[in-house]
Amino acid sequence: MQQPITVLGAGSYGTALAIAFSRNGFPTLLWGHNPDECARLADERKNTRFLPDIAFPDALEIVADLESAVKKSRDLLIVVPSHVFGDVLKQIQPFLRADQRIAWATKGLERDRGRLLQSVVEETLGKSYPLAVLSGPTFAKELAAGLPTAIALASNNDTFAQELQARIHCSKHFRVYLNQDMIGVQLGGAIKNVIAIAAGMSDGLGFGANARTALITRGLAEISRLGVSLGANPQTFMGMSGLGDLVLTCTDNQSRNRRFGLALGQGVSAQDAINQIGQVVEGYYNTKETMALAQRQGVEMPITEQIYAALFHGKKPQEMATALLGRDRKGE
Ligand SMILES: NC(=O)c1ccc[n+]([C@@H]2O[C@H](COP(=O)([O-])OP(=O)(O)OC[C@H]3O[C@@H](n4cnc5c(N)ncnc54)[C@H](O)[C@@H]3O)[C@@H](O)[C@H]2O)c1
Ligand SMILES: O=P(O)(O)OC[C@H](O)CO
Repeated sequence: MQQPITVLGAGSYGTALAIAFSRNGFPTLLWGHNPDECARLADERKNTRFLPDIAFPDALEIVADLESAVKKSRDLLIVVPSHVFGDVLKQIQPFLRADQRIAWATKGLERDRGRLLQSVVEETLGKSYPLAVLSGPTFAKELAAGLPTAIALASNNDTFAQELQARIHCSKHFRVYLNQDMIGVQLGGAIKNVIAIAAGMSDGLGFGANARTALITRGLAEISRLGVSLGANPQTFMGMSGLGDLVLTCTDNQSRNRRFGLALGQGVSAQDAINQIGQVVEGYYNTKETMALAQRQGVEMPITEQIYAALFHGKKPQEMATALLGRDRKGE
C-alpha cells in the first residue's frame, strides 16, 4: 500500500501541492488551522477562495484535527507562512513519530531572528529527522492547473529526497530537480521576495524594463553574496530557487510581493497594500529579517537596505531609486 503524505497549511500553495501529490495517485492529507475552512474544503472538494477552478482529486483528504493529520503519515510537508512556521513546529512536536520525515515549501526566514527555517526545525525538533525543502518558480494557480512547472528539492537525506521527488514529479507537467544544497535552496526562495518588492516598486514608479532587469541582476548578486557567506553553493542561485524564482516573482503580477511593491511605488501605504492583496506577502515580513541576517554575516545588500528603509523608516520610493543609482562607481 502507498504511504500517505500530510500537507500542513491549506492556503493557496499548500492546497496546490496537495493537489499535485494526490493527482499522481498518492494518498494525501491536507490540514488547515481553521476548522471552518477545513469543513468548507471537505464539503466543496475544492479551495474556492484560492483555487476555485480545481476540483480535488479523489486521493486528497481534508483533515481538521492536527494530531491525526500528523500521526497518519510518516512524511509531512509544511506550507504555512514563515511568520507562523515556528508555531506550527511547536504544535506538531507532541504528535511526532520516531520515523517521521519533515519537508517544507515555506519561503522565508525565521520571524524576528532571521535564521534559515532548517535551523528552526533542528532547534525545535532535534536533528534526528530527515529534512527536505522544496523551492522554485511555482505560482500556486499554475501548478494546481497542471501547467508546466519546475522546482528544486534539497534534502539532508538522499532516500527521502528521491522518494519525495518520485511522488510529486510528473512527466506531464511537473519537473522536480534534486539539489544537494539545502542552504542555497532555502535562501533563494526567501530573499527573492524582497527583490520582487523592489522590482514592483520600480514598475510602480513608472521605470522601464532596463531598471527592472538591473534590479533582478543585482538582486541575484545580493542573494548569492549572502548565500555564499552562509555556505551555499553559488551555482544554486543559477537554478530554480535562484534565478528561476527571482525572474518569475519580479516579472509577473501573480506575485504578491511584486504587486505589493507596485502599490508602494504608486504611493499606496504598506498597510493598505497588504489589505488589498489579502494574502501573505512574505517579503514584507522578511525584509527586516534579511537585513538582520546580512548584518550578522557582514554582507552588503544595497537593494534590501533600501526596501528596509522604505518599509520601516518611511523612505520614499523615488528617494530609494536616487540612493541606489547614486552609489559609488564600482566593478560588476
Ligand atoms: N502561493 C504561491 O504561489 C506560493 C508559491 C510558492 C511558495 N509559496 C510559499 O508558501 C507559503 C504559504 O503561502 P500561501 O501562498 O499558501 O499563503 P496564503 O496567503 O495563500 O495562505 C496562507 C495560509 O496560512 C494559513 N495560516 C495562517 N496562520 C496560520 C497558523 N498560525 N497556522 C497554520 N496556518 C496558518 C491561513 O489559514 C492560510 O490558509 C509562503 O511561505 C509562500 O511564500 C507560495
Ligand atoms: O506571490 P509571491 O510573491 O509570494 O510568489 C509566489 C511564489 O513564491 C513564486 O514562486
